[in-house]
Amino acid sequence: MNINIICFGKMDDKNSLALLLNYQNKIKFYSKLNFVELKEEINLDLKSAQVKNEKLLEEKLNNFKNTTIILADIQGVDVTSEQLAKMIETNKDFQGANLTFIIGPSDGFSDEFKNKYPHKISFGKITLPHQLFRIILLEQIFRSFKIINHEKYHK
Ligand SMILES: C[S@@+](CC[C@H](N)C(=O)[O-])C[C@H]1O[C@@H](n2cnc3c(N)ncnc32)[C@H](O)[C@@H]1O
Repeated sequence: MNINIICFGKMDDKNSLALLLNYQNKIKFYSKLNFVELKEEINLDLKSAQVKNEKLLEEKLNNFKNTTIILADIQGVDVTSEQLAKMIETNKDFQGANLTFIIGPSDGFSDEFKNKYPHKISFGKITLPHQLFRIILLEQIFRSFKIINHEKYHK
């Protein structure tokens, strides 16, 4: 299976980038991983920034066929690590299937945009910075593969 992660902005902090790359490399042992960083619009009022970011994302999504899209959304369904592992495991049984996780920009997405996507997951009701969220998501994907394969991993 392929896992796509689409997010906004470049990770410029060296230590965070090292951590991100570390998890990317670990996940590649289990799955193809395609990491896409879109240019984030920040110098506009909230509504205009959201419109631009959402348009850019939807253009990008046209290139992703045969994929289940999962939006990371604070208001989404709270998932445990085991539930996330189940989602990944269920998906990998379909030949050629892939999962696309979307992490919003710092301004988040509009409700109209979010309503287009039925699969929304939350890692709790706290607001995490989008750059930190990508590291947490990668760690949870790696943890999922450990769970799926019944491999030992620290608790
Ligand atoms: C800084 S947050 C955006 C905050 C914005 N006010 C909102 O409510 O969406 C940037 C992105 O990180 C992701 N994110 C942050 N915290 C999250 C959480 N607890 N659960 C799921 N996604 C989260 C979401 O994709 C969000 O769009």
